[in-house]
Amino acid sequence: MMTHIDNVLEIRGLRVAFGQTVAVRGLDLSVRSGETLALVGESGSGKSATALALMRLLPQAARIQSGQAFFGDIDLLQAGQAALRKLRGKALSMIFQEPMTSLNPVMPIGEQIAEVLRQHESLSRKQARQRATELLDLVRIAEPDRRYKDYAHNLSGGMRQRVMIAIAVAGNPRLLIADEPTTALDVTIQAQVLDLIDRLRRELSMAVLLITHDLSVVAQWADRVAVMYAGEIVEQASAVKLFHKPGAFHPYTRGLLKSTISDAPGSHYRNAPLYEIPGVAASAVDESGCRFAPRCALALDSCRKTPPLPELISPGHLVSCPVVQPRKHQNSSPSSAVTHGNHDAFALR
Ligand SMILES: Nc1ncnc2c1ncn2[C@@H]1O[C@H](COP(=O)(O)OP(=O)(O)OP(=O)(O)O)[C@@H](O)[C@H]1O
Repeated sequence: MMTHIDNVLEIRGLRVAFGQTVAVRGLDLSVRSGETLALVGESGSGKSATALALMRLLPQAARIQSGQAFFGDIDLLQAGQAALRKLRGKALSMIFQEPMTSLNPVMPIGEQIAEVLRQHESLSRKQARQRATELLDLVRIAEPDRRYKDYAHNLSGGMRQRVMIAIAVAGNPRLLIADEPTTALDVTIQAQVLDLIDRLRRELSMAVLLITHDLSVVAQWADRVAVMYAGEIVEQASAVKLFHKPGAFHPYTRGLLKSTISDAPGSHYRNAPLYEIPGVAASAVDESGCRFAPRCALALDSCRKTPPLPELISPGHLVSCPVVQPRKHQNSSPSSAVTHGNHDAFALR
C-alpha cells in the first residue's frame, strides 16, 4: 500500500486510547500534497492525540489500537524506530504550541538549528552555521548573524516560534504538522506566524496539517477543513465552502461557526452573535449512536442508536449526519428539530 499520488498522508481507521478513554475513534483523513488542511474541534476532541499518533510521540499511557497512516509507502503507525528517526524532522515535521519547552535554554538558538542540520546531513560546522543563518533569515528573523548567538530567553514568544519553525523546516518536510502553533501568542503575532507558515508552505512545496480550535484561523489560512468531535471527523469541506457559501452543514459545525465571530472578509458569519453549543462534550466511553446527538437540537431518534456514516453531499463535502441529508430520511421524525423551531439544516439545503 501507499498513498494516492495527490496525497501526502492517508489515515484510515485510526483509533487511540488512553486506558478506557478512547481519544480517537476510527479516524479517516487524507492530506493533499501542498495544501493546508485544518483539523478543528474543541478541547479534548482528540486533535493532539491524532498528531502525536502520526509522529509516534504519544505518551506512555496511550495506545494506538488500530489503523493505518500512509506517508508515501510507509505506514507511520507500523514503522520501526529506525525508519521513524529517518522521517521525523525531515520529510515529516511537527511544531508545538509552546516553543519554550522545546528549545534548549542553555544553547544559542543558531547552534541548536545547526545541530539539527548536522543530524540530517553531513555538513561541516561552517556549512551548518551558514545554513542555520539562512534558515533564520528564511523565517524573517532580522540580523540573523547576530541572533544566531541569542538564547531562547532573549527572544519574544513569536521569535521563539519562528526558531522552532526554522528547525521544523530545516529538513525540507513534505508535511508539517502544526499543533496550535500560535495559541500562546498575541493576536497580531499569531497572524505573522501563520503568514510565515503559509509562505514557507508555498516556497518549500510542503503540506500543512494545521491543528486548531480557532475557526477564524481556519478561515484565513486553510484550504480544507476537517471538523473533529469526540474523536471522530464529522465533516470535511473546503474552507471556501464552509465560510463563504451557504449550505447544509453538520449541526456541530454550525454551532462552531456561530460561536466564532469570524473576521474573515466576506464571511457570512461575520458579526454573528456569540453562540454556545449547549451541553458538555460527549463522554469518551459511550459508544452507541452519534456522539453529538445528546447536544444536538436536530437529533432524530435513530441518531442515538446508529452511528452516522460520512456521506458526500456535494463535491469535496463529506458530512456524517443523516439530518443534513433529509431526503434520504423522509420517514424519520425530526422531532426535536420541529419543537425547537430550528429548520436551518433543512432550509439551507
Ligand atoms: N495524557 C493523557 N492521559 C489520559 N487521557 C488523555 C491524555 N491526553 C489526552 N487524553 C484524553 O484524550 C482525549 C483527547 O485529547 P487531545 O489532547 O487529543 O484533545 P485535543 O482536541 O487536542 O484538545 P486540546 O486542544 O485541549 O489539546 C481527551 O478526552 C483527553 O481526556
